[in-house]
Order: sequence, then C-alpha cells, then structure tokens
Amino acid sequence: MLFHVKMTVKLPVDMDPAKAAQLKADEKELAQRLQREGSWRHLWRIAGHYANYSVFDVPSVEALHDTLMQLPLFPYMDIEVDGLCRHPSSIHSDDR
Ligand SMILES: O=C(O)CC1=CCC(=O)O1
Repeated sequence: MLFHVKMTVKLPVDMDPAKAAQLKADEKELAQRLQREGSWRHLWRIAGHYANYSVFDVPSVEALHDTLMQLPLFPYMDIEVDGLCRHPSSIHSDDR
C-alpha cells in the first residue's frame, strides 16, 4: 500500500542543540535504512519549509503507523497522511 505523508518538523526553540543534532542524525540513519529496504520510497524537502513530502510503501495502515511512531523526530512532527491508489488514467504499468 502506498501512502503520501507530509511531515512538518517543529523542534522546540529552546531544545538543547546537541539533543537536536542527535535526533536529526538518528532520524537520518533510520530514514536511509528504510529507503534502502524499500519502504520509504520517496523523500523530498518542501522548498522553504522544515518539512518533507514522502511516499511509503508498506503492507498496511498499521505498518505505516508503526513506522512513523518509531521515527526519532516523531514527537516533534506534525504528520498528515493520504492513502494512494492507482489513477485510471495513469500510463505506468506498476506503482513506481
Ligand atoms: O528533515 C525532515 O524533513 C525530517 C526528516 C525525515 C527523514 C529525515 O532524515 O529527516
């Protein structure tokens, strides 16, 4: 199942810079592992915002929820999710 996810990062302005740097490093490590494994299909910065648009390919809504919950930045993000399905006019033979 494909999901379009918007993540907006909202770190507290008074967060210890070392803690913020560690969270970002941990987030990057997990995000890159999930990309290599194939479940985090796309990761795009939204220009001008501390936010991203991502596409996840996971077996279920529960799997998406579990994945998002384990992100180190999860407590500091607003997350919006849209489920995706094939458009009848799409010319692509698979969902990539
Ligand atoms: O910077 C972001 O948009 C949050 C984030 C997601 C994966 C990552 O490495 O950072």
